[in-house]
Amino acid sequence: MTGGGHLACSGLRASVQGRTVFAGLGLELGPGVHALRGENGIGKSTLLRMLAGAQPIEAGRVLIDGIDLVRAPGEARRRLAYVPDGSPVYPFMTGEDLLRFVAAARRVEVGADIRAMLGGFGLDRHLRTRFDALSLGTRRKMLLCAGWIGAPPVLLLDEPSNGLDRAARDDLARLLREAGRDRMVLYASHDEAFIAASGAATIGMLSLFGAG
Ligand SMILES: Nc1ncnc2c1ncn2[C@@H]1O[C@H](COP(=O)(O)OP(=O)(O)OP(=O)(O)O)[C@@H](O)[C@H]1O
Repeated sequence: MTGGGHLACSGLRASVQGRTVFAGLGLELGPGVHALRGENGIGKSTLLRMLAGAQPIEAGRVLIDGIDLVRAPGEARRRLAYVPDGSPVYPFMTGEDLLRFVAAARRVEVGADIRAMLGGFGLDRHLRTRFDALSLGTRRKMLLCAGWIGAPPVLLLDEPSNGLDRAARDDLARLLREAGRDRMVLYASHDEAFIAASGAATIGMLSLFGAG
């Protein structure tokens, strides 16, 4: 997929068990790598889930390349990938199942670029193992590869370097830098060395409150 790489949201509100996590949150980003920072519990994961359409929007709107995530969820979500933080989303699937599933949803093949990414992460020998039998770092690598399928213009990642070995972290930092040339990458992280290596501009979560 080419073109695009724009994300905008305004007036976003999130609450958990009646307590407001954030309200009036606004953000507008174009192509490039952006790292979302802020203390534990401030709402980074919540925001990423909302921007990805993985959590209902209580108030406000999200536009993915100008497409409203609530009004046209299918079209908007085809333009984005979301890599969550570590959870075994598909325990019954193998890595190969997951890749085929995501490729079908994006109406593309699992291409040579993804096969190269799998090889770089050393995942070839894990492709036929069920997700719940994989180590956390291996699951993370598999989800990252799935996120790259079809080169969606908007990439959202939650703590992507967590649990990765040194070589994989370096590899991922390079992949993010490359993606940021023509796509919008936003990820949450506490890993300062990784943020620097990925060439990300940092965004303080607090600065977004009441910003739109
Ligand atoms: N399942 C849940 N039950 C109760 N409260 C929750 C739940 N999930 C999140 N919260 C609350 O929502 C708020 C935002 O959490 P979130 O995980 O988005 O923060 P975060 O900035 O990503 O934190 P971290 O840096 O620790 O990953 C927190 O105050 C947390 O206590």
